[in-house]
Amino acid sequence: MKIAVPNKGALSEAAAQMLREAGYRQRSDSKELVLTDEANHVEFYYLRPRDIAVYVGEGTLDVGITGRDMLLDSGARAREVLALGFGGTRFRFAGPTGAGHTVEGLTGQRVATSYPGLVGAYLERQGVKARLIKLDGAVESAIRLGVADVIADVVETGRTLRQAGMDVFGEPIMHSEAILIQRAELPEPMGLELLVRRLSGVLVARNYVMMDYDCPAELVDRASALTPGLESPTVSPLAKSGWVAVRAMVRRAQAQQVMDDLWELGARAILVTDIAACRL
Ligand SMILES: Nc1ncnc2c1ncn2[C@@H]1O[C@H](COP(=O)(O)OP(=O)(O)OP(=O)(O)O)[C@@H](O)[C@H]1O
Ligand SMILES: O=P(O)(O)OC[C@H]1O[C@H](OP(=O)(O)OP(=O)(O)O)[C@H](O)[C@@H]1O
Ligand SMILES: [Mg+2]
Repeated sequence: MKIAVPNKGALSEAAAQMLREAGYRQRSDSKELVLTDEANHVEFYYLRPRDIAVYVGEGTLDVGITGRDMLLDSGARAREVLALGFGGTRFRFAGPTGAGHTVEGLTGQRVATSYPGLVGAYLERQGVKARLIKLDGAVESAIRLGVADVIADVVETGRTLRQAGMDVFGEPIMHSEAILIQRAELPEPMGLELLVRRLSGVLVARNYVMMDYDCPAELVDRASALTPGLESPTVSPLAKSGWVAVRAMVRRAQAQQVMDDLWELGARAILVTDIAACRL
């Protein structure tokens, strides 16, 4: 299987890290263009994230990692297989602070963007006829330099917009994150199922922790309701009579609250450990 991976930019390091955690070899030199992982029978091709949808859409490469916004912008015949949980951004309109722009009011205005496919399709759905000014990057400067009235761009923290004296307006055009893509109509390439299972394992290991605790046997139903696990918690007897040990997976983001609630209920020896890897 041939897998395309962003070679630089916002998604590159996190994509390589996720593949490493999934057990694949990754390049150590950022100038390497191709890397063969013989043990796993895959080849990694390091490409610009914007081009990855094109290669996968044309069927030259089997699967790839890119941004959802870039896939939509490209119009390539590729589809999303799995959301990868990193590289999260919103795609937004923005204009000078206080200028009072609205999306409906964009007819006849100039909109600078590096994502004309994405923005054009959105404006058409809204019935707004604006003029798109296609730029390669640094679109925040387009208004000050007089080539556009508003911009439409990727927003992560919002720092770039604030520094440029701009505010977002309208609803987000889309929510993006890094995704795994494959060609739209082709049958699943050999090995894709394994790749998806491995990447899903990384996502679970990142998003869940293992929680262990002891609790009086008569409270086990109420405690289990707080920690239902994915299917059901493991309950084992303890040497101390009348007590049981419970083990369940818990969402990492909720772990502190769940521990507080278990403690209030009467559970003790509540331990949280990381999950290094898993197949569910
Ligand atoms: N802080 C961020 N800034 C820009 N894009 C981000 C950020 N975080 C995640 N992304 C995502 O990364 C992708 C853009 O990647 P990248 O910035 O590497 O491409 P590019 O803008 O074409 O390249 P470059 O910035 O090197 O010219 C998009 O899918 C975007 O949603
Ligand atoms: O909301 P923020 O956290 O500030 O991040 C968003 C900014 O980062 C990206 O620029 P990038 O560094 O990719 O440069 P580019 O505009 O040349 O693509 C994007 O185009 C925004 O300008
Ligand atoms: Mg960029």
